[in-house]
Amino acid sequence: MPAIRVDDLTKSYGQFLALSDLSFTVEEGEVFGFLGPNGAGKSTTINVLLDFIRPTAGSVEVLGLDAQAHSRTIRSRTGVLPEGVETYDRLTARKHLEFAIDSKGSDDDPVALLERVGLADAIDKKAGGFSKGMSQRLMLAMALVGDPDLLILDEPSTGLDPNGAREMREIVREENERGATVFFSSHVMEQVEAVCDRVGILREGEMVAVDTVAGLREAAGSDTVLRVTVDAVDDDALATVRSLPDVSGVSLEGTNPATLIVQVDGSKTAVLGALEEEGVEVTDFSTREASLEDVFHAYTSGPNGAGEGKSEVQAR
Ligand SMILES: Nc1ncnc2c1ncn2[C@@H]1O[C@H](COP(=O)(O)OP(=O)(O)OP(=O)(O)O)[C@@H](O)[C@H]1O
Repeated sequence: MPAIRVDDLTKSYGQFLALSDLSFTVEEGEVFGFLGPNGAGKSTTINVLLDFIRPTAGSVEVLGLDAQAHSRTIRSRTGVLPEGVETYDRLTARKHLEFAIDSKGSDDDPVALLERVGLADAIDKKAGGFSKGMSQRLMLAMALVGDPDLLILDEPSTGLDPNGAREMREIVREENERGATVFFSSHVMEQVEAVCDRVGILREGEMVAVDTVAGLREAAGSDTVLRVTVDAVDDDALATVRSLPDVSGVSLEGTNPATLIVQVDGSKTAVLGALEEEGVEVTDFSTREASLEDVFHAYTSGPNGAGEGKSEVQAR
């Protein structure tokens, strides 16, 4: 039984289509990275999973239960770190934990939970004085209450410094080893690649790729990122480069001087040649191997999801 099954999920806010026929599954025991740029529809999806908003069409099952009919049971077995930290300024960290422990009917020790997230020293301090990172740690501790079967973490690294982000990933690993399924949403590839078994990439409400991190890495492996500085560039020249058979992504970085970032698997000289034929003067260029971040970028920028088709899109 999958931990999450989303089938043809569509969500409109008035005229605006936030999710369009979205389908994917997260297997039990998996750490699944849900990646997409701002506004792609990640929080909307999470809100449907938890029945905070209702879908326009489609069906969603969480822990084998219909998300709408059994939201109470699902929430009792799920730990959630929501996007945007909402702590109660006047309550101490201990009170926050006690509240979560009470709601879940668990017998967790607040001290032990705060120790896990590195916040034990602040246990009797009011959350109103917490930094963003401290609040995020507190919310994570609350999500861990009751050893949930499913952890849903929406942008969990927000406000954390690199050490905090590493500790958070360590907790994700521990929870997964305990047997929890983890659904980890982020707009930063780097955050998910270290902990996720599989990654789904969301773009404008549609899943453009679902693959293992290794699969995505393989797609990145054969590519080179070509950085070309030019005197000036117009839409026609960009379209010409984009249409070259070996080019899987093109983006423009800055305008003075204009720099093209081209993801190419094959001839780099074809790119330079095409630009010159369009009357664009190349003033400088350099190359490097593509990273996972570049692959993510290729899937989520450009007119049609430039990377589409490069990595296996989940078959249904
Ligand atoms: N209540 C709402 N009413 C109207 N539009 C909404 C509402 N909630 C979200 N949207 C729109 O739906 C789209 C998806 O939003 P969502 O918050 O799900 O994206 P996201 O991937 O979580 O983005 P972010 O990384 O910025 O949190 C956005 O364009 C957003 O403006």
